[in-house]
Amino acid sequence: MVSVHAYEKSEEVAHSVGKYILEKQNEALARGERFNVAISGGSLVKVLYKSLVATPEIAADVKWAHWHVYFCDERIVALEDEDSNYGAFKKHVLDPLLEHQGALGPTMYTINESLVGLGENDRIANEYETLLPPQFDLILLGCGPDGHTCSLFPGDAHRYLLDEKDKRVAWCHDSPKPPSDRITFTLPVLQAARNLGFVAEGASKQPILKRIFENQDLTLPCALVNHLCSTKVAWFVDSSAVQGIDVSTSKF
Ligand SMILES: O=C1O[C@H](COP(=O)(O)O)[C@@H](O)[C@H](O)[C@H]1O
Repeated sequence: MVSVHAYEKSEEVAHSVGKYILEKQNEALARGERFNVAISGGSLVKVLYKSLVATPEIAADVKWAHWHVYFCDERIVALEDEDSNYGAFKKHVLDPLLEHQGALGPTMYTINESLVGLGENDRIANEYETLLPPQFDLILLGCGPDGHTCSLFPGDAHRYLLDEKDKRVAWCHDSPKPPSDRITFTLPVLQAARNLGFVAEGASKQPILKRIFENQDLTLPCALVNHLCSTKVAWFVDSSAVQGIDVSTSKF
């Protein structure tokens, strides 16, 4: 069953997410040298700052030098662009980490920036795929207000992404949320991962969480991930995101 961890305050969500990440880090490092983790962009990045950098008791146990960090999805823009998921992670996590703590940072895996703008979007996706480990220890996911996760969007126009069985990373074109061109993990990568953690906060997420958990609307990529990967999925939410939703009745 999917587990749901709900908290009153955003700080409690960040703390719980941090503890969960540490648990998965420690399990991975008990198996070997690397912690292979993939992260999303959007609101998740600030949660990662709060939990992994700004919470001293968690920050002390993060073994960054063993982390290999990938992006579940990335916008096909320059890495310095304000829309870049790498750029957001650098600004909110890597720079504060290095500046204030002088810690040795993680190994980062970004898109090949030299191909951006050259009409080589399939190649960007294919090259990124070659960087991926066979299995992720942890994938940290967001949930858009339309039920998208990674850059897997609901609706017929983007069905080709959910139907993809061979490619592990695909080019998402005509994204309904700008920027238009992105790359995204496909479902086989999520299904192969050891653990999947969603973070969703705020009242703006409540209507979609209702459709995901109460209606189990499998046209929504987030609900589909719950359905396909249930036992290894954990959700971290605040009370306003699940107001009036009985997540304990979830059949996932
Ligand atoms: O466009 C994106 O949106 C989703 C959800 O973002 P949020 O700000 O609503 O949490 C995010 O998970 C994804 O990585 C990003 O590219």
